[in-house]
Amino acid sequence: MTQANLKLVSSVRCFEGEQRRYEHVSETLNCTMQFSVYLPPQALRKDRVAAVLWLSGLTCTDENFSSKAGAQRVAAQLGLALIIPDTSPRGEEVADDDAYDFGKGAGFYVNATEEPWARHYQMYDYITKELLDVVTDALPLNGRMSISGHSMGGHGALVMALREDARFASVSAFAPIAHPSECPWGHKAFGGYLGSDRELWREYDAVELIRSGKKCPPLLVDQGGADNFLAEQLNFSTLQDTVEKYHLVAQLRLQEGYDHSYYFIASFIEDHLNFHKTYLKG
Ligand SMILES: N[C@@H](CCC(=O)N[C@@H](CSC=O)C(=O)NCC(=O)O)C(=O)O
Repeated sequence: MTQANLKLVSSVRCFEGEQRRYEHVSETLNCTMQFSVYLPPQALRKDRVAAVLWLSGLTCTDENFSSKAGAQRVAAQLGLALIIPDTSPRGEEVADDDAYDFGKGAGFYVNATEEPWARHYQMYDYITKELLDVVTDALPLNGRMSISGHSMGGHGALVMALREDARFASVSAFAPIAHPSECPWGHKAFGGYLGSDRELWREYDAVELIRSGKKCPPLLVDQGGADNFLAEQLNFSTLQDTVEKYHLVAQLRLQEGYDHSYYFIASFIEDHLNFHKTYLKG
């Protein structure tokens, strides 16, 4: 992948840095993709900077986080780039479903094995291989990276941090789908994209990956106590128990009164970026 395939779609000044949107043809997903990037002022001065990769949740594009979380002020102060992919393959030719929690906008960060999904829904490889190569090649990054995400994206962040060895210096999540093999969203997505082989599901399930002995970088999780998905979908208490049993370096915080929305993310994103900056130094 080269910069020749990368088109700058928009760029606006933000906290002395730039909020950008790019488009490229993805070989992994067999479609044209857009992604967003925030470059802090340090990067515009040609310093190479560390980055936080952000994975969004169900129904999101690459623009929900950049327009709603209010992360740019702190990213500018800390000198961190933000890399914000889309949540699924896109385009007319891409298979879809009418539901909000399957198909476009709901790629679940897996490599689909089932038809009609397998041709385009290869989000795990797209992000961990292709997109990271593209941004490393095109942007002033220093190679140090952490990962974070929300809900479906929190699941993706945990799974990538657990599977990609030392690629990420730290990992954080807001209300992650922590144990997708055991919740309705996960049953539907994994059954559809991966089929009935539950061994394969385990490769995309944070709780199962921790139980299998995978190493985890330092971890911060925030979970809203008034989140309407908490009881049925997120398995926060299973994650708490697993993290404790396997002695991970982790803070899991229940934030009373907060729901599942971007108001919750906006309330704690500063903590998360400060947390990542600690591990991205040096
Ligand atoms: N039925 C709802 C559910 C969609 C929703 O809440 N999406 C969240 C992520 S949920 C888990 O991945 C989200 O981030 N939405 C985008 C936003 O900007 O708030 C619905 O369709 O509204």
